[in-house]
Amino acid sequence: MGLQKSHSFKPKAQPLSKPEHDVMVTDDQRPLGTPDPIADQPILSDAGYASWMVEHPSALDSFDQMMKAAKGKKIVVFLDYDGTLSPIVNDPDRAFMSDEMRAAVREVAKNFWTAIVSGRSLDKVKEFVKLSNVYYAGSHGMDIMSPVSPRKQCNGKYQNIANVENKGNDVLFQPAKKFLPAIQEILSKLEEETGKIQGALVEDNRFCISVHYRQVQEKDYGMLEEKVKSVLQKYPDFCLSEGKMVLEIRPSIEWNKGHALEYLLETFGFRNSRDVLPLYIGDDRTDEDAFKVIQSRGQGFPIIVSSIPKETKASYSLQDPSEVLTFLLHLASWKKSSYSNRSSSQFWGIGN
Ligand SMILES: O=P(O)(O)OC[C@H]1O[C@H](O[C@H]2O[C@H](CO)[C@@H](O)[C@H](O)[C@H]2O)[C@H](O)[C@@H](O)[C@@H]1O
Repeated sequence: MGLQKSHSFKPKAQPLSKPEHDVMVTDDQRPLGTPDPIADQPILSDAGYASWMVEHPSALDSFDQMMKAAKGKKIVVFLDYDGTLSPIVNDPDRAFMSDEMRAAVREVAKNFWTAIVSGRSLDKVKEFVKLSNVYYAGSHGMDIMSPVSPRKQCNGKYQNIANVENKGNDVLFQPAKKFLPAIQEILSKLEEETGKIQGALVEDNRFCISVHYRQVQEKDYGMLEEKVKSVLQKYPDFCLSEGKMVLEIRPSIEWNKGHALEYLLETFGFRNSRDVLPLYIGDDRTDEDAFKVIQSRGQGFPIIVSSIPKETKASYSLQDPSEVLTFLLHLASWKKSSYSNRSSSQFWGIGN
């Protein structure tokens, strides 16, 4: 499926600086403003794409094989939002999810533990997704809402009471709470500093901040980056990273989408379970942290959404949100059919 489509390798948008080399580099090697293999830019030729697809086969083509491996195990579903459940659009406030996608996620969540893990603020991602049967982790995992109490940990790892709060029936886990005043300060400085750059947009993601340059003229990219860096100079406890045409500012704490995945697995009661298969679908650099966790667990399905080759820890790929939709529909109906097979085999006395 993925291999049969033709690919033009045209960049969807200009990166902060133009690529100089047609090579893959890792995140760790890449300073800000140099070619970005995780952002939306092409890095390899058609032949390179074909070999990348061998390494990261289509999750649609591999579906049967994946479900075979999942037999007798519990799949837990983690979904990124932008670029995964909704297409990338110019205006971040209009990155809506289709009703079809919402229905598919709802169906999946009826059958599997399901969490949405996003760089957006918790409130914003909830507003977009509008589902009550899923868990949410906003601010790249730094703002987690669970409708039930997190499980008690003997080692107290996630039970730092300062970070856990009850809000009605929901439990919030917010490991970066102490940074909120500084984040508000940085936010207003960034708005002030970048206000005159046409197209620049500062987005308040509660525990992190996004400075968008998708609609900034290329000649102004450098200036924008300088301004952001100069604001951050006064805040050594914060770091800067790059996503899809966006600069992201967040507290330098050891907490990312990978930690959020582990936290949620624990909340669901699966911390060290060998029977659980986390399935994570995401398209951006911050999703790589979750892919790494799945790789290190040695079990699960890390799936990258990309129509171009990228350096990634994912094992499978889907080209775009429309393929994500198809995959989720397959997953929901696979579960239903496995239920009905089980109940009919139980009825006929041939199952276990
Ligand atoms: O973790 P995610 O849910 O994928 O969030 C990552 C960032 O997504 C959003 O920005 C991206 O999508 C926008 C809408 O399509 C697009 O305009 C922008 O260029 C992309 O970078 C969101 O606005 C950011 O705050 C998130 O950090």
